[in-house]
Amino acid sequence: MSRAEESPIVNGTLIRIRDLAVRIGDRVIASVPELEVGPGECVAIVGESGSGKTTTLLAALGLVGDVSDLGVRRVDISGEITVCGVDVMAAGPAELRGIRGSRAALVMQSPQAALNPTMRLGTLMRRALARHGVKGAAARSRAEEAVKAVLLDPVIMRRYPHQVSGGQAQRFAIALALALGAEIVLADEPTSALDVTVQAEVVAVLRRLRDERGLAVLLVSHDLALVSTIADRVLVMRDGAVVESGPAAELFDRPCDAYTRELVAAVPALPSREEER
Ligand SMILES: Nc1ncnc2c1ncn2[C@@H]1O[C@H](COP(=O)(O)OP(=O)(O)OP(=O)(O)O)[C@@H](O)[C@H]1O
Repeated sequence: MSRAEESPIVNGTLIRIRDLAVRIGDRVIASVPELEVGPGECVAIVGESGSGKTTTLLAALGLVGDVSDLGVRRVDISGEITVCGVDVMAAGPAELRGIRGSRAALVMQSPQAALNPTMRLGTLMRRALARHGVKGAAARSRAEEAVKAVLLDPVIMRRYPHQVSGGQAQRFAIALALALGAEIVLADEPTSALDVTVQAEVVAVLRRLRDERGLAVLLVSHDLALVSTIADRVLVMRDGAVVESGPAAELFDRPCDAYTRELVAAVPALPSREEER
């Protein structure tokens, strides 16, 4: 059952998905009738392992079909996907590169693995900005501003990835997205490799950026307690399908679907959103 029809229609929607279906052979690995993320909104996709969360996130950035080049079984994708005004299903590689990383940034579970270990964070940041045409003093001030926005000391720019903690690396990945001008962050289990206190720090940074700068977040997580502290709306997936979706508070207070009820019941005490703030 879906409460999708209750979702607000947001002007300037950053991600709009309609009737997405990702198939491998006869098997539908992700089917999403409707998903919208507007400026300053956090939408979370939750569900058990293998339910299609990551596939949905990657599909939004046009990254799902890519695996067929690697000799993996052919992945078919259908539906409508618009990200930052770009029709992802029709866009060519150059147009997709224009939104990925800059306007819509992917933040993965383990940023340290994604950061070049031979470069200081400052060099990584400068190179990324240079690729987007930002150089010199403009690059330095953008980098410093972004690093401060995620509550990191700019001195971190002199360190190598192995010299920072997991939480700092994750916040640096978010800073990189901000410096490049991201309007939306697509975060796949961004805190699952971190310990609980550090998880809270990373989520607090995302929440602050959402509240203060209108940064939108599409968050994939299996951690309902965490999701309840940041998400405005939630989609619950199981076996590749959306079983329930709706405003977070409503979905946690009065889950309609039996599977959502099970998920909610499995979290001993969902922290109240006000308490967290
Ligand atoms: N390229 C692929 N080839 C074959 N199967 C795939 C491929 N991509 C995803 N799948 C399968 O599709 C299903 C959905 O995967 P997906 O990674 O989206 O799930 P998930 O909900 O993100 O899981 P997790 O929480 O474990 O990351 C899984 O059964 C996965 O094994």
